[in-house]
Amino acid sequence: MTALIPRPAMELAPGAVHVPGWLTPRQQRELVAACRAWATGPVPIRHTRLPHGGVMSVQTVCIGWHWQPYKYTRTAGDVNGQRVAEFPRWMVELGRRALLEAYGDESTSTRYTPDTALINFYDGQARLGMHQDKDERSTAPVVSLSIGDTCVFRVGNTETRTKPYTDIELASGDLFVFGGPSRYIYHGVPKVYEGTADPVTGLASGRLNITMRVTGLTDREAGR
Ligand SMILES: O=C(O)CCC(=O)C(=O)O
Ligand SMILES: [Fe+2]
Repeated sequence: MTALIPRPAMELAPGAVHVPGWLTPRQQRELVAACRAWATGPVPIRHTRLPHGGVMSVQTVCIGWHWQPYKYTRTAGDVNGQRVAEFPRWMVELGRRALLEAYGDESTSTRYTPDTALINFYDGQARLGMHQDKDERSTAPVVSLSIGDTCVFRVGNTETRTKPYTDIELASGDLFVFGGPSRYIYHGVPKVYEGTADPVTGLASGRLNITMRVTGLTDREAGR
């Protein structure tokens, strides 16, 4: 888990910051344990079905709000109809510390209050195509945490899902934040390097990614 070659924190574009090795091994283990519990219910982890019949290769479970293409609801109508697990206070605090680390701005980070997280699990074959995170009504940053196998993370531009883009590697413990002018960048995961995870995280294989977001929704507006 300790990088032999140090990887410095890097701003890839204004507001898009990669902080390698941000999570401690202990935090990674705790996140794996929490995600493993959420994966079992109240809404079990599943391959999300797309409106035109496709199925995502990534498996996803949500907390706080349930995402299904292309909206957020409290209950998982496309899975088992149950209300998703609460977004825990400790994860709000983790999101704030992540934002402070990435941007160094105390007042932005103390106001940051994520209310949903998409928890993605990738086996060695799973991929995520280029997309924007744009189903949130808020423009607040997205905080992304990676655990387990290293992947290629494609950081694109805000205009098209094609070039120009930059491929970076996200390894276990890495933080990536995209906000400000980079909030609506296209991004994706074209490859997972199977078997690169250190089992000390509790994840024997595969890659776990957690993206915290601010939906900007209230129960009343969402109609439930
Ligand atoms: O797995 C990742 O690093 C990115 C996940 C992502 O882009 C998403 O869930 O919207
Ligand atoms: Fe995304």
